[in-house]
Amino acid sequence: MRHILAIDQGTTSSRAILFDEQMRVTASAQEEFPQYFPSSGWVEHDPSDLWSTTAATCRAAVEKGRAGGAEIAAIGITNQRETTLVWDRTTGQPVYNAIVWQDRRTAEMCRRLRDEAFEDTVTDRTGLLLDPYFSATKIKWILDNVEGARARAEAGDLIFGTVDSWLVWNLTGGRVHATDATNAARTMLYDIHKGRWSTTICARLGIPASMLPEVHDCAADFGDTRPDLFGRPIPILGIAGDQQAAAVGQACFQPGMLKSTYGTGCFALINTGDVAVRSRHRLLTTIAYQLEGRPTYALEGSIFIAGAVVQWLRDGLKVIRHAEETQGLAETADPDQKLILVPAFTGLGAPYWNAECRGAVFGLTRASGPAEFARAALESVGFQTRDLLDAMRADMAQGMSETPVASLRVDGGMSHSDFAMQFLSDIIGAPVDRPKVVETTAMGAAWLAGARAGLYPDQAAFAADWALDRRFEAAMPAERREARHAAWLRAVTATLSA
Ligand SMILES: Nc1ncnc2c1ncn2[C@@H]1O[C@H](COP(=O)(O)OP(=O)(O)O)[C@@H](O)[C@H]1O
Ligand SMILES: O=P(O)(O)OC[C@H](O)CO
Repeated sequence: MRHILAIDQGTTSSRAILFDEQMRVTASAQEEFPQYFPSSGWVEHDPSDLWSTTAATCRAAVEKGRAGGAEIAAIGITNQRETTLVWDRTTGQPVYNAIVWQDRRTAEMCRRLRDEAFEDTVTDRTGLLLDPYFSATKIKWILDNVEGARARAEAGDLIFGTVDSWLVWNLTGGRVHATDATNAARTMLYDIHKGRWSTTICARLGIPASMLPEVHDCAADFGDTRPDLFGRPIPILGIAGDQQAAAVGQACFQPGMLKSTYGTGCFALINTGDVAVRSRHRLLTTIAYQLEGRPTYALEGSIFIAGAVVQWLRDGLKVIRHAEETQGLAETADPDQKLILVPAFTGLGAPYWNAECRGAVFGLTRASGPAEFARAALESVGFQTRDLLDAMRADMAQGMSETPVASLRVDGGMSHSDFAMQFLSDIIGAPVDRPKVVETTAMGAAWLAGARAGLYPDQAAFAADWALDRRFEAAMPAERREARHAAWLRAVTATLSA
């Protein structure tokens, strides 16, 4: 039986998942790897960990699959985005650790570039904000700070890649230096309108064009794996950044379709079709996917703390031992208490983009306990999503004629929480749809590769197969919804000014 191997290289772990011809998961493997925090606000990964955990989990999944008669027809890759690697074109040796998307070391560099009125140029071309989150200033930091790196880069000896490129390079034995349009769109170097690297931004940051990978569609030929890795060469036929892969896995193929992934953080994407809507509310414009040379655009809102607030209840406050316990606690919380938790543990992401503010709790009484904290934690994720959707609705109204579809597709670990999903529906005032398969990220990567391999159905048939597990309907009266949201906004304002 022909299978597709999906690689999901995430921020804290690498996973390999096998999908059969019916797109059912038949085998999987997962490995965590160390996080390095060399200085305050710095986050690094060892490039060899990213590769070795990917190779090991792929081998494990392939072996499990082969025991059941699976033959791997193709590989699809999805990955943590923006994380930046620079390595030697000849030896394959990285010159520095991978600088992770969460890393803030280039905040000052970004501030100077903003002071020089460079942000408009960046937003015009890339759809992004001038923020350390994206790859460009991380590459510049490496060239400026690693001894000899700039000279080697200018001589054409060093190359850059996001994690997908690093994996393709290693999978193909150093033969292919490529990426896909969704990953390119997160570098802050890629002109998402013209579909090519921006010479203006590269020149301003001193990044030689020779460092940059070739950019392909999401379903394309990215080369064959080294024969020794899996016993025979396997074609790599799909790549997408993880949040974009989730949008694909959720079959958000029509303008106005919207998904939100609740893992450690939360990333919401709304399909805007062939219109690259420029946000007036500090959302990002990005490429949702690119097929047959045609980009489909999206607006994206990124929240840094979603499931992480539940981890904090467990590891910081130690009021729960397992994430699922938040459900029972929240259900027993005192309805008269109005605890609001603003989980700005590392500042606030979209639409506020404030890196300096820190978290706050409002409405404490002597009776506030674990149940009220659990409820406030789960609700904080709904409130933050509401802010994103309000920004999206306003941008969509200005930028395009189609009205957004009035439901939100959810996935990721925290979407298992019925309480959080019901509150989400209540506070956004729209239905929340949880699919049967919440492995949407890997599924998206598998579909891209499998469709290209001729194994999986086309876009329309794949979309028709999307199956609902549960729909959460908004039950909160509108007046109460708006009062609660207004209280949240007051709490955010106080947090931002504290
Ligand atoms: N039943 C649950 N209730 C609330 N939060 C949950 C539940 N299950 C998982 N989570 C949260 O979801 C997150 C894990 O989701 P996952 O999609 O695996 O994240 P990531 O890919 O970012 O590691 C954790 O932060 C965890 O606290
Ligand atoms: O690795 P994840 O799932 O936390 O996703 C990270 C995002 O791609 C960052 O933009």
